Amino acid sequence: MEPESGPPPFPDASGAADDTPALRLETLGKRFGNTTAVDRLSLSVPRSSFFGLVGPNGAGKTTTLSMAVGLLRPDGGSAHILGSDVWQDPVRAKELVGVLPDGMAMPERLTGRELLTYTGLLRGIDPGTVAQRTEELLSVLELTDAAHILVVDYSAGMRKKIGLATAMLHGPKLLVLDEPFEAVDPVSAGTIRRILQRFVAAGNAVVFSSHVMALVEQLCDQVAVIASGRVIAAGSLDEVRGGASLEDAFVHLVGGRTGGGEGLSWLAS
Ligand SMILES: Nc1ncnc2c1ncn2[C@@H]1O[C@H](COP(=O)(O)OP(=O)(O)OP(=O)(O)O)[C@@H](O)[C@H]1O
Repeated sequence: MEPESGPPPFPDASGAADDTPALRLETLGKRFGNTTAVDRLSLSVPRSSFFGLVGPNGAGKTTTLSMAVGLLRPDGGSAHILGSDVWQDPVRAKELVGVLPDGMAMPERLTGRELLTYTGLLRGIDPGTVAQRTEELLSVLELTDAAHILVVDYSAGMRKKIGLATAMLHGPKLLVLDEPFEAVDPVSAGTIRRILQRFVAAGNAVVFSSHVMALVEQLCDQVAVIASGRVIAAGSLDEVRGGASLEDAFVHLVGGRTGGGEGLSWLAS
């Protein structure tokens, strides 16, 4: 089945009347022992936006996204999804968001089809709708042939795709995806890109983290650069890259190091 064909699996969010951001983080903070992973971080993700979160290794992206969706309790600050407080009103907030965590733990002794069915029924969706959405997502994500295989036997890319399907099954209005394209082959990445673009075109928002600047540049209209747990630049793609490529802007913003030319002499001998 062509990804573009058939009815859109996502609800139309056009009924949303106000300009409440899809995601609003205010002074979020998290420490692990002596490490400040996230340092009073504030961020606003508009509706109908494709928002890229970039930053060096250890910058705090995963920690931020985990707190944003209620998977990790912050030491301070708040997170709101379309106005619902993630910690005060978790049931409503979690209805509105679909999450693909990094290295996510899934019930692995289920087949792909069973995992989607189980996720849908746990979400309280009626069985007929679950069955229909399950087959549609499996088809669109090119997982139908693997639907009967246990998730524990999936490749890394297949796990990303089935994780994405579980994130979308209940028809959220915001998708928060940690490294959704990592380990995904180019054909599947193209499919995922088109699905996400349709999702945003329908008035929804996507936030994703990535190290692939070209991908962020291609997909996102909004970008935030974080380093050492803080936002060091945020805004429209053009504002953040300021006439340069996003990669050059990123290296400039995070203080690019020129290491690699010296040391390791034993390796080059
Ligand atoms: N559970 C944890 N226990 C202790 N330290 C942690 C934990 N999770 C994250 N950290 C630390 O918090 C900081 C931020 O980590 P985080 O995983 O959020 O960064 P990241 O930007 O997602 O990195 P990467 O791009 O490498 O995935 C790092 O210094 C990391 O070592």
